[in-house]
Amino acid sequence: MTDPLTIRRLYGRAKGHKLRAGQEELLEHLLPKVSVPEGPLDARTLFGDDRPLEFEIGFGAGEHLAAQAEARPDHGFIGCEPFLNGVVGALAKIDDRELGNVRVHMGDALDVLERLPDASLERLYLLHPDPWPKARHAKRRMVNHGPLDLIAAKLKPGGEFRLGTDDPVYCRWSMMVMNQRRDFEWQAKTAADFLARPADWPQTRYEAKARRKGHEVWYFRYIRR
Ligand SMILES: C[S@@+](CC[C@H](N)C(=O)[O-])C[C@H]1O[C@@H](n2cnc3c(N)ncnc32)[C@H](O)[C@@H]1O
Repeated sequence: MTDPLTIRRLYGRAKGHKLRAGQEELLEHLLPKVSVPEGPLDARTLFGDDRPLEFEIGFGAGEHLAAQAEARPDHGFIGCEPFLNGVVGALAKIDDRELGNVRVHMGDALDVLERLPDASLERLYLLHPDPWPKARHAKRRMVNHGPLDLIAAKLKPGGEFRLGTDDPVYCRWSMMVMNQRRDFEWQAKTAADFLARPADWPQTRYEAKARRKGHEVWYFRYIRR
């Protein structure tokens, strides 16, 4: 893990609010306890047993991560988010709800994903990824064959990849890219299947903001073949 001071320098001051004392405390005392360790990872190194694993890329302030972890205490959750204020938001939820089944990485999700064994994840969540709306930045989108190859390798056969977006360009792009893949099967049989949020898909902060603006939101569920 990049140390908190470096992270603060990189992300905290540039993009976030100044931290309150309680937040500094969470960063200093809780983060080291729940941080994803260095080196190769599996359920045992992360949680001490062979529990099923779920993974969230870019958890924002952790609303979805915490709600899923609370709903399935016997599963292990790994959440990755580079922004300090988001990490502090997730830590506050982990602390309030006494969640013992969450591990956090303050940095790039792909660095953690690479260190997991192949076919080790039950689910992977990518909710409202940064849209990179300009065509010349399309290569930076998380929905691209490079990251998707890694996601496909780490999901178990029968595991689920969930993608949510309110961005029409990202929605079309994702449909196009995912349609080129033989290793994922889209679960939507009708338009209604991806226009309504499934009951076990807690709303993220970003989604709530999109809804307030009157945006449509699309919910994609793919099963790893
Ligand atoms: C638009 S926000 C959505 C946040 C949250 N998922 C939500 O729906 O409220 C996208 C998030 O992805 C994070 N992100 C971007 N690239 C990432 C990466 N490589 N690894 C982990 N998080 C990443 C950003 O820091 C940002 O917080």
